[in-house]
Amino acid sequence: MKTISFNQLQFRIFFILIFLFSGLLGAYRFFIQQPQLATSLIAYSERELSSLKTAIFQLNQPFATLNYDYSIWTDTYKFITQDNEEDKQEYIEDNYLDDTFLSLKIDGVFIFDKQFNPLFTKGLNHQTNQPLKFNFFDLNEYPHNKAINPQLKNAQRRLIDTEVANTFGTINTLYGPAFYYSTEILKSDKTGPAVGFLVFVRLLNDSFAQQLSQLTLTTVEVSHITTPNQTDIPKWDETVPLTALTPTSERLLVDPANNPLIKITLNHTNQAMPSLWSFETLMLILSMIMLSISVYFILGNFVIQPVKQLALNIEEMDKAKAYKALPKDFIITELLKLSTHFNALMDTVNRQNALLNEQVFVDELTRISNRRAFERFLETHMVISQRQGFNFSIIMADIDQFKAYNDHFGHLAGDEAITIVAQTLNSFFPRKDEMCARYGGEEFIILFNDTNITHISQKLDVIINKFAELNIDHPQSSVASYLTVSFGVCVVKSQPSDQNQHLTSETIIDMADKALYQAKEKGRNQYNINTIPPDAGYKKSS
Ligand SMILES: Nc1nc2c(ncn2[C@@H]2O[C@H](COP(=O)(O)OP(=O)(O)OP(=O)(O)O)[C@@H](O)[C@H]2O)c(=O)[nH]1
Repeated sequence: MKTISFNQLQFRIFFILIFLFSGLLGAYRFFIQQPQLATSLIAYSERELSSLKTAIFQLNQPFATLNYDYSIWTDTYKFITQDNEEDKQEYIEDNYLDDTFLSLKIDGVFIFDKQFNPLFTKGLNHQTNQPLKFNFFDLNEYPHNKAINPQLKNAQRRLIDTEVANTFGTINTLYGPAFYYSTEILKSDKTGPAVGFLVFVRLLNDSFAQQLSQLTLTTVEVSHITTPNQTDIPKWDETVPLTALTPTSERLLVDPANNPLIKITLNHTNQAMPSLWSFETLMLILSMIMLSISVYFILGNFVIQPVKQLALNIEEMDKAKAYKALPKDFIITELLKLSTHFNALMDTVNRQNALLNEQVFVDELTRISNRRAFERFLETHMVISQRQGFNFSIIMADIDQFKAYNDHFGHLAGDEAITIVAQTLNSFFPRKDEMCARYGGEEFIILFNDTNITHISQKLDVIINKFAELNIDHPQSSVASYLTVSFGVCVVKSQPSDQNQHLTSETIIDMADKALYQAKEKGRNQYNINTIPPDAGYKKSS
């Protein structure tokens, strides 16, 4: 399986996280948040349209109330029903002075009898105080305006009182569009039939749009429609549900014949859906990136870096084939466990290795090195010697007439004697560059790091004397009354030429063996020395 490094893994996880997070965020915004937002923004826009309707009612409320009050009033009733011209004149003078127009904020008052005959008409621009001559009630010219008569069958009854016929709307005049309010004229107690109707007119002035804007808390624009066309724009009091978010909505004010007079354009507060990838979204993704980087560094510092260091330490150990305890300064419990248990495991392996080495290279009976250990040691020594020049001796040692000893004392006693001889010989060669090993049976082999014949002779004399001192009883020996040992030595001396370069360990051991044989021949309990090259040595018997 293809492996990847921690760095690669970190980068991949980092980018996968960013990709996933951005995708999830986008999906959440697109499928959940945006539809919810659209619904609430559309509802908000609908509320703004509803507030436009309320605003138009609200603007005309005082105007409507006054019209009603003046219509359901005995004085107005009497104005129509009585014949006294003086009283009529008094009624007009008392109630429809110029100041009345100003205080009522109206621009026209019209009293009609039941047949739509004007009994009193007066127009005055309440803002400019200019007299106005309205003619909208000339039904010959404007027959559709008959609808301002509240008593007509189709008159709308609204706003004030359902018992009293009245109608409200917009009408086109010589001075532009105006609101009108029209109520039938009754006695104050509302008894008896209506005798006519009273119409108040208020011109739509320039502040109309501003007033609507203030009341709806939006921006409202108003435009006069001079050439009325067929249009799909709903009327101001119609409720048409919005299907999508729109920047503006339009509503119409129409005349009594439903011809458009004024177009009201309401600019909605929420003009369009916020973008899918808004500033907040980008900030969220940026925060996610910052979070990922922080996690990346925290994990990197406390987990990944220590794991990498552990991997490196173990790799170095493997390359050097040498065990070194792993560090233990980890914050993460599992890493501390890993290093502690690895160290413990390696200690166990080392102990088992040492045990195995001992079993492989130590003689079981005598507890000194065995022949395998010696051969390995000699091979290494030979390599060094071939490089630096030969300067060592091989000594073969053999217990004299040991068969007779065994025969006399038994095999177990023989084992004990071999062990004593082995330990004694071994004690004379303690240096690291020397070795004494059991070569087989009752035979031993020694690598001695000295080629000085005198030194060798002195050493072997001391050893032979040591066995005399030990005085291991050997009644069957023809050499002495105690156990004796014979030695054959091969001294390998360094040569100026490369004469020794092809020398093998077998040759050297063979030379030592021959020297031993000669020592045996000569009567045992003595040593014999051969040299390589042959003329470099001499023979000596003790
Ligand atoms: N007890 C005991 N005896 C051993 C061991 N290994 C070899 N021997 C005995 O050592 C004796 C060696 O005898 P030989 O090779 O005939 O030589 P020798 O009797 O020592 O006579 P020379 O070497 O000529 O002095 C044999 O009897 C072997 O059985 C051992 O591990 N334990």
